[in-house]
Amino acid sequence: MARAAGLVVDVPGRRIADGLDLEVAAGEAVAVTGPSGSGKTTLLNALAGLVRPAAGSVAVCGHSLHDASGDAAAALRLAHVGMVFQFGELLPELSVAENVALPAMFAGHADAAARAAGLLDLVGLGGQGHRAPEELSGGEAQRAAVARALVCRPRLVLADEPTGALDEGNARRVTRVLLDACREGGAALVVATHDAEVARAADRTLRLRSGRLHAVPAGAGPAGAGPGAGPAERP
Ligand SMILES: Nc1ncnc2c1ncn2[C@@H]1O[C@H](COP(=O)(O)OP(=O)(O)OP(=O)(O)O)[C@@H](O)[C@H]1O
Repeated sequence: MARAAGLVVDVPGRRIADGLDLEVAAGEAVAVTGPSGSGKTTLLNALAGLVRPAAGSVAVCGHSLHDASGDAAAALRLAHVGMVFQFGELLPELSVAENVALPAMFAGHADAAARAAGLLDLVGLGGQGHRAPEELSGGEAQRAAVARALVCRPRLVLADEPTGALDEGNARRVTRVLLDACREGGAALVVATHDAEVARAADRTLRLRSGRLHAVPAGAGPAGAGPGAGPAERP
């Protein structure tokens, strides 16, 4: 469903991915952990086709994202990739429902408003679409952001610290909504996180270290006490 192969990603002065491989199946949730600065956000951006790799490939449902550019890249992303950020990033000028519907409107889906209403129901915000984003709590805004990420029925959802700004109760609810909604929609989910609950809820956890992803044994927690952990990866 979503596949990165031999991915090499550089930022100035540093190699973030060094021949990295990743395959995520439809409906599967993969947590990516690693210390601050290890490159999780950069990796997600590369998987979204927002950062061009020095080598290797990224594909979603067979559509190659690593070498597309401009309008073609934007159209592929809109059709196949949904993104959730740490702070929701809803547009303040639009209502919650308009925020959720917007990507589907851009993609030309005539049923954008109906899709948004259905997804707001799914994330527990039914009947609240008329509200302004500023009226929502952090947890509600994040659930609206999950709805927005899913409105084009993407094959891949990338979530960057989606619970990083939330208290424990809201974090748990957002995690559940994100994982359930992706599973239900058959989307592959890659979630970068420091949150042990998110890692536990995911189907598997991978740790970014030395430019590769290493499996973290179940129960090891996001810090990964098992293989892949070690002094070299400390911040
Ligand atoms: N455009 C850029 N130019 C220069 N350096 C960059 C750029 N993007 C990222 N970096 C560097 O790459 C490294 C990885 O950053 P990144 O944000 O991907 O890490 P992270 O694991 O997501 O961190 P955190 O957990 O704190 O969010 C950092 O050292 C960062 O300063």
